[in-house]
Amino acid sequence: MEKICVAVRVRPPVTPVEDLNGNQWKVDDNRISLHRSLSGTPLPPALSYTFDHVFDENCSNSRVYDLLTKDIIHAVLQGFNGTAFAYGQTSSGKTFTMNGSDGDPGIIHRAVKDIFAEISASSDREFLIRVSYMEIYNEEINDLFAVENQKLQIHESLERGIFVAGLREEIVNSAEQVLKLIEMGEVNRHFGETNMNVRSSRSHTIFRMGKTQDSSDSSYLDDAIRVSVLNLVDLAGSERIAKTGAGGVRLKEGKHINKSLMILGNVINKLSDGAKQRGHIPYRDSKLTRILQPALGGNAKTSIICTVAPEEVHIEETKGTLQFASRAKRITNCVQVNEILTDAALLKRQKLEIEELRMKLEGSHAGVLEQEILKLRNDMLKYELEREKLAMELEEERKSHRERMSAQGSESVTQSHKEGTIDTFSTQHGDAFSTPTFKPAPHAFVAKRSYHSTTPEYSPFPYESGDVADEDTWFKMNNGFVADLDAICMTPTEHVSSIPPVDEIRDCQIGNYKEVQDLQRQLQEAIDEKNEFEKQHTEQIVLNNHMMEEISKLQKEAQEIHQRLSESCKAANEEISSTFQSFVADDKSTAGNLFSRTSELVTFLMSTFEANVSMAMNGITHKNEGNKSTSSTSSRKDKDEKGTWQSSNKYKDHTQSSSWQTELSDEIRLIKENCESLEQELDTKNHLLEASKERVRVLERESQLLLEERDNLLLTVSDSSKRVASLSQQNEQILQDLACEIQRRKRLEEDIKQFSIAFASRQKSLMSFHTDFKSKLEDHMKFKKVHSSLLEGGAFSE
Ligand SMILES: Nc1ncnc2c1ncn2[C@@H]1O[C@H](COP(=O)(O)OP(=O)(O)OP(=O)(O)O)[C@@H](O)[C@H]1O
Repeated sequence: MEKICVAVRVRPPVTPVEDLNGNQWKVDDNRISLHRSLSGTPLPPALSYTFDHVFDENCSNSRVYDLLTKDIIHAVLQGFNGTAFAYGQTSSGKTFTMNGSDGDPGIIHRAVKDIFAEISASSDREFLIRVSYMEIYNEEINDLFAVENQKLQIHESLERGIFVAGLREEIVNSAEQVLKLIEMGEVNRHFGETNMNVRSSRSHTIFRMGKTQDSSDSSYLDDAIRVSVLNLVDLAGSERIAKTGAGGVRLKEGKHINKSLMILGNVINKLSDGAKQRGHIPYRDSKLTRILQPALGGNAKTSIICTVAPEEVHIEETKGTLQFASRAKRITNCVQVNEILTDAALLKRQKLEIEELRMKLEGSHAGVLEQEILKLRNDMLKYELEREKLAMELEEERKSHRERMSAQGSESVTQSHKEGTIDTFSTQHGDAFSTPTFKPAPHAFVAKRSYHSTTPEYSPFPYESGDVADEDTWFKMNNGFVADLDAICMTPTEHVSSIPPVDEIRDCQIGNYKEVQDLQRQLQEAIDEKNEFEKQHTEQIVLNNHMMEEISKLQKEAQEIHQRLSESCKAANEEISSTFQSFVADDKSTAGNLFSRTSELVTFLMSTFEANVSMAMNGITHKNEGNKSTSSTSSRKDKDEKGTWQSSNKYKDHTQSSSWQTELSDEIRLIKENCESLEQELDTKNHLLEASKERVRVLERESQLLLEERDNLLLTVSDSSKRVASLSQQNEQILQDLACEIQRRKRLEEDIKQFSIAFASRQKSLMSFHTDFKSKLEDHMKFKKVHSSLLEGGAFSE
C-alpha cells in the first residue's frame, strides 16, 4: 500500500499591485497557511495545511518535476503504473505546470525526455513505447492525435484493464518524436477565452505513455514481460460562472467541467474515508474518474499537484483546492509491478507454487507420519539386526554342537540309546536341530508364513488414502513388511480384523496424541477456512443488497428526473405558448391598438379639425348671411350701428377662432403625449418580447441539458444493472467454489480419519509383531537354556 503524493503550487500574482498587497498565503517549507485576514475579518482557525511538498510562486517547473514526478517516471520504467495530474481552479497554473513555457518546460516535456534518456542508458533491456493523447470535452472523449476519432468509448478487459477503444497509439522511439506529436495534439485541444484566463483549457487532457519491457534483464525471475502505463493529466479548472463571465458555449463547457470535477471530488472523498467506511466508489459517474480509476485507489503510483491563485479574490476557491488536496493525501494505492508471463514462465511458476503447496501440505501432517514411518523402519531394521545376530549365534552353537557330536561319535550315541535319555527330546522337538536356516520350521510357522506371503488378510494401508501421502511409499512399506515376514518367518498368530475396534483406536490415538492434535488443528483450520468463505459470502450478499438499493434509488431518481423533465417541459411549453399568446394579444392591444388608436385619433383630429373649420366657416358664412339679411331688412338703420355690429361680430369670430386654436393645440399636444406614451409602451413591449425570447432559448437549453442528464442517468442505471448482474454471477461462482471447497474438506477429513484408523492398526500390528518376536526370542532363549543344560547334562552323563 502506498499513499498518493500530494503537492500544492502557488502561482505568482497576476499583477505587481497584487504582488504588493494581494498574496494571502504564506508558504513555509511543506506548509501553507492563510496569513492575512480577509478584508479585515478575523482569521479563521486552523487554516494551515501540510502536504508532501508546497511550492511557492518562485518555484520553477524543473524543481516541481524533480521533487514530485521524477520518482514516478523511474518507477514506470521498473514496471509500475504511474499517474501525475494537476488540479486547481481556472488560471491557477495547471497547464503551466504540465506544459510549461519555452524557458521552463513542464512535467510532460521533462518526463518524456527522462524516459528516453533512461531507456538509452540501459542497454540490457528492450522497450516498446506507445503514446496517445486524448481530451475529455463536454463529457466526450476525443483523440488529439486523430481529429476524426471523436466520442470514443471506455472499455474494460482482463488483459488491458480500463482503456479507450479506438484511440490512436503511436509507437515512438525518441523524445523528439513524442514532443512533435504532442505539439500536433495541442492544436486540436479545446482552449477558450474567459474573463479569468485568455487561454483557458476547456477540456481535461490525458497524455498516456505505454511501456512494454522485455525480460533480458538479469533481475527478472523468469520470462516475464513488464508492462506499465504513465498518465500525465492536465485537468480543466473549476470555475465560477460569475467570475469567468461564461455564457453560451463557454457556459456549457463550464458546467461539464464543474460536474466532472465534482465527481472527482466525490471519488476522492470516498477514497479518503478509509477502506471500511468507503463503500461504493462512484468511478463510473464520469469519464474522467473512470479513466483515472487505476490512479485513484488502484494499481498506480500517483502524484497530484494542486495549483492555487494567491489573490484575495480567489481565497474561497483556494481553500476548496486545499481541502481537496488534504483529502487526496489520505488515499492509499495498491502498487505492484505488472508482468505478463509467457507459457513457459507460467508453467515454471505454477510448478514452483505446486511444490510449495505440496511442501506445506506435507509439512502439516504427512511430515509427521513420514517421521513415524521412518522410526518404525529403523525399529524394524534394529529387530532384524538383532535377529540376524541371534541366528548367527544359534548357527555357531549348532555348529559347535555338531562338531562336538561328531567328535563324540557313535559311542556316545550308543551310550544314549542304552540309557534312553535322548528319545524323549527327539520326540518333543522333531528335527529342529537339523535345520539351521529355519527351512524345516515347525508346521505351525510354515502354515502362517504361507498365509501371509500370499494374500494378507488385511492391508493396514487404505487404498483410498492415495491423496494423503505418496502411494509409492505405502507400496514400498507394504512390500517391506511382507518380505521381512518371509525372511524371519514370523507372522501374527491371531486373526486381525481389517478395522480394529473403537476402543483400540482410542488407545492408539491416545498413544499418538500429538498426531491427533495435529489432525485436530488441521480440521480447525479447515473449519476456519470454511467460516471465512461463509463470511465472504455474507459480505457479498450485503454488497449485493447495497447495489440493489442503489439501483432502485437510481431508478427512482431517474423516474423523478423524468417527471421533473416532463413537468418543466410542460411548464416551458405553457410559458412559451402563453408568451406567444400574450404577444399576439399584446400585438392586438398595443401595436394594433396603437395604430388603430393613432389612426382613430388622427381621423378624429382630422374630423374635429374639419368640423371646427367647417363650423367656423359655417359660422362666419352664417353671420355674414345674417348680417346681409339684417342689413337688407334694416337697411335703414344707421351705418354706425351696422359698423358696430360688424365690428362686434368680427370680435366674436376672432375670440371663437382663438379658442378653437387653443383647443386644437391642446388636443394636438394631448395626441402627441398619447403618441409618445404609446411609443414608450411599444418599446417596453418590444423589450419584453426580446426577454421572453431569451427566456425561451434558456428554457430550451435547460430542457436539452435535462434530457442529456436523463440519458446519462439511464446509462448509469443500465451500467449499475450490468454490474449487479456480474456481481451476482461472481456471487454464484463464489458459492460454487465454497461448495467445492466444503466437499474437498469433507473428503480430506474422511481421508484423515481413514488414515488414522489405518495408522492405528498398523501400529497395533507392529506391536503384536514386536510381542511375537519377543516371545519367540524368549522361547529361543528358553530353548537355548534347555539346550545348554542338556549339553551340560550330556557332559555330566559323559
Ligand atoms: N508558476 C507560474 N509562473 C509563471 N506564470 C504562471 C505560473 N502559473 C501560471 N502562470 C501563468 O498564469 C496564467 C494562467 O495559467 P494556466 O493557463 O496554466 O492556468 P490553468 O490553471 O491551466 O487555467 P485553466 O484551467 O483555465 O486552463 C498563464 O498565463 C500562465 O503563464
